[in-house]
Amino acid sequence: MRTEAPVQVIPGDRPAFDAAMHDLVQDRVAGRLFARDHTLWGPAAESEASKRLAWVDLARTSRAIVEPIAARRQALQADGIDRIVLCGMGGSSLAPEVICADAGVDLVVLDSSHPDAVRDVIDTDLARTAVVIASKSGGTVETDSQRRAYEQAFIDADIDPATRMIVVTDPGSPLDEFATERGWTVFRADPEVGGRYSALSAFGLVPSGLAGVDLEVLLDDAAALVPVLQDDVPSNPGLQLGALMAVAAREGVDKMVLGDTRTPSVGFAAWVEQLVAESTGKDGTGILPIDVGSTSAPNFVDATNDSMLVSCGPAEGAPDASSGWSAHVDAPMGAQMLVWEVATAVAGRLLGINPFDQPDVESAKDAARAMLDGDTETWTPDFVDGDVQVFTAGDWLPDGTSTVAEAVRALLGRLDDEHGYLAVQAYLDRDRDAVVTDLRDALARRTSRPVSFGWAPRFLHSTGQYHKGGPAQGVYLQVTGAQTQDLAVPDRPFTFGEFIGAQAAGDAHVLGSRGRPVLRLHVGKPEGLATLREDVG
Ligand SMILES: O=P(O)(O)OC[C@H]1O[C@H](O)[C@H](O)[C@@H](O)[C@@H]1O
Repeated sequence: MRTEAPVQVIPGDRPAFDAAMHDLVQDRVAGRLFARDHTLWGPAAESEASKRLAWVDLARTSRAIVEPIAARRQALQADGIDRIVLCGMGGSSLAPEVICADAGVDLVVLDSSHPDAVRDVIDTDLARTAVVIASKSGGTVETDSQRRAYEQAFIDADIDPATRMIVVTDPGSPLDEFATERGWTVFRADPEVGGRYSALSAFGLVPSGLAGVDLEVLLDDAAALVPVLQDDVPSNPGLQLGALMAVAAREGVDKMVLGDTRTPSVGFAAWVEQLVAESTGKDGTGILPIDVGSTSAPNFVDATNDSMLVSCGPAEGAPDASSGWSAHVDAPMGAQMLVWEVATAVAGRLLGINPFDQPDVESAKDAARAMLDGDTETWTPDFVDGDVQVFTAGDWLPDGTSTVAEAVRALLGRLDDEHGYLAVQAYLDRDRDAVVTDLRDALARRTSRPVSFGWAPRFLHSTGQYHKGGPAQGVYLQVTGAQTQDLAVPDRPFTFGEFIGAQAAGDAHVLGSRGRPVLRLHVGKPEGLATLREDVG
């Protein structure tokens, strides 16, 4: 499939695709997007869009922060500080994680509220660590809790937090005020860039640059593609990818299976997942991106009829797709991110939705807060099987179910054969409990349906929007527990363990109240995850 173009598309319905492309070119959508025309998504989205379009110029405007970031990196290195940890959720951490992985640069990302995961990162090499606290709103509870734990750890180790804590946030946010008062370094981001479109803003650049990525190259690669992306012609790769996604979704091909041709994968699909799922998964419509790892994984090699296949990375290893809906995307990282952002904004226009809000993310946060405040009924297990407590949300578990295997079979029995998907949601420690990722492939084989896998709470800021706001086609398998020791959140009335428990219960509560079946398997000890694999897969 190799060509010099960054995107190659194969539409399953050529006439419908051509008609959409014709309309996009005729309506001058590309030129208007780069001129920041906030009317492109209809009257209901105008107000939001009017303050969300500065990302189209970041390849140029972000140059101003390259030098200050380099200066800060030099100062840290002079003090022997060479380990960079990034605390942030969703749009505030996914981009730097993939930028650094792609560049082969070490960056430790902490986007968890699991007590063991938080403790492990904080307890490692504190003496040579600097911490980036990234939050656009400055109010995300996970990030605030991580900030508190890290600040306390520095104080306990007689290290002045002001020498180690670096903040990225919007000007005037509560985090900006807090950090400025304490004399911490603060990088203020452009408030007219939304979280998931912020890869080339301070949110993407500060952690990546401090860790050692060459930011000029990243921005140069993106800038080189701008003239192509703003051109109103049928060969525009951003218009093509956007039209492909939206027309496929309109025809019921609304899962986008993403395979990486790089070995090892650099995690690019996790970034795409957030961008596409939060931007399009709302009002009962949308595109569900499913990160399957490689192009030889189940769901990619044996795609369902409602799946579009997208391979990312070098063409070697990309499958030869000659039928169905598919695409191959290959460009340097900065350019590839910009192509996807343009494509997502274009798909939003074609689907008739606002690609800049995430209305259903908040519902899960509210429910988690209510759990922590004790305002919601406690979630009691339906039954216990050995070391596993089994909970359900939604009224779907057959009477008399008494084993994990039976409950899983009943959940999978709810899967629609034509459009259903299963989301595995792991509220676990991403490093220690990596074995649980095997469940995705095993369940994809077992069900022959699209299966997504998400680490919590990361996915709550990503595909979580689609799960609650997209079409009601999903069934949900939560895996929780497996903690060795809880950890206090300094000066807060809850622990990390209580917080992540409330997040699982809160999200399940919202899903269940919308008639979407949830099965929660609460595993007593980390060792229990291995046996779970036998019952589930
Ligand atoms: O950067 P923050 O304000 O902390 O937000 C972090 C993330 O959380 C929110 O819940 C949104 O769903 C995401 O789009 C956002 O990227």
